[in-house]
Amino acid sequence: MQKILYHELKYQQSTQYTTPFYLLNVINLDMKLCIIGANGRMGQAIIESAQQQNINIHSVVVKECTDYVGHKLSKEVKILHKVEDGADIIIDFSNSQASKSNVEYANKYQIPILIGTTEGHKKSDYNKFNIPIMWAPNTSITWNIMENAIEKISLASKLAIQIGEVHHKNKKDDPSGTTKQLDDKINADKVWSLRVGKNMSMHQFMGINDLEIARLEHQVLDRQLYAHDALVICKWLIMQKNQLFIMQDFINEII
Ligand SMILES: NC(=O)C1=CN([C@@H]2O[C@H](COP(=O)(O)OP(=O)(O)OC[C@H]3O[C@@H](n4cnc5c(N)ncnc54)[C@H](O)[C@@H]3O)[C@@H](O)[C@H]2O)C=CC1
Ligand SMILES: O=C(O)C1=N[C@H](C(=O)O)C[C@H](O)C1
Repeated sequence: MQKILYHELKYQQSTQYTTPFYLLNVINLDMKLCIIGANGRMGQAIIESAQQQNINIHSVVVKECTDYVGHKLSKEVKILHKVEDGADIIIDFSNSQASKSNVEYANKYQIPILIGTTEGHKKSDYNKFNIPIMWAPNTSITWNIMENAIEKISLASKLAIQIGEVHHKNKKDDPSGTTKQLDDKINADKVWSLRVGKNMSMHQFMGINDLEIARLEHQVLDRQLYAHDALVICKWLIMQKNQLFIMQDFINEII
């Protein structure tokens, strides 16, 4: 497959490139990725997914050490660069407090950033920056399409609404960022959450009235799903203008 340098595609002044979803999935951009929170569960999943997709891991930031140059992160990945020395995009799965300063940093060096962290921050915290930013409390493309449908269902029909989620016991926030975002949009009558096991990740919607029951559920079987889709979104984000994006912007353009 021919390699396309993303600089050839990048948003320039008045042109916005629209890239069909299938192309984003297979396109081989020369994208130099920085991963913040690389030692964490999601960070490790991103590394694995980037390797599978032949994406160049340019740099990483971990809590203990912001300059990881020269270290071996895993058997296969040796980090050779500092973030500011040429990263094309940053993906942040550390924590929300760190995200706030990470975005300042990304803005300083004019590097687009995907914020995947949840709790303790809100989208409007990132209004003032001049880089492409993706606010994505849930990077699953499937879930975001379902969220869109749930919003429409909740508006169209008079339903008593319950939303819930089940996640692994190590998850720090409760309810999940996805659930909070959804509740802000549809104002559910009941919200519940459970913490079980090591890998659970499930979101559920139920709407009921006298005539119908609507149920939608999304179960993620492996974090590779969040990692894979986050990288697809990054391929899209580096071609966008300086703006704060939400997942629905991405969905609206590619589907
Ligand atoms: N957007 C999405 O689709 C998803 C979002 N998440 C969110 O991503 C975040 C991370 O989740 P996990 O990987 O499960 O947590 P984790 O606790 O396994 O990983 C977080 C990592 O960030 C590191 N870290 C903390 N402060 C840091 C800093 N200042 N600089 C660099 N690294 C720092 C920690 O040492 C840890 O290795 C959470 O907020 C979680 O809710 C998780 C899964 C999917
Ligand atoms: O911590 C997780 O695991 C997840 N966090 C995100 C959230 O809080 O919504 C996304 C997904 O639920 C997995």
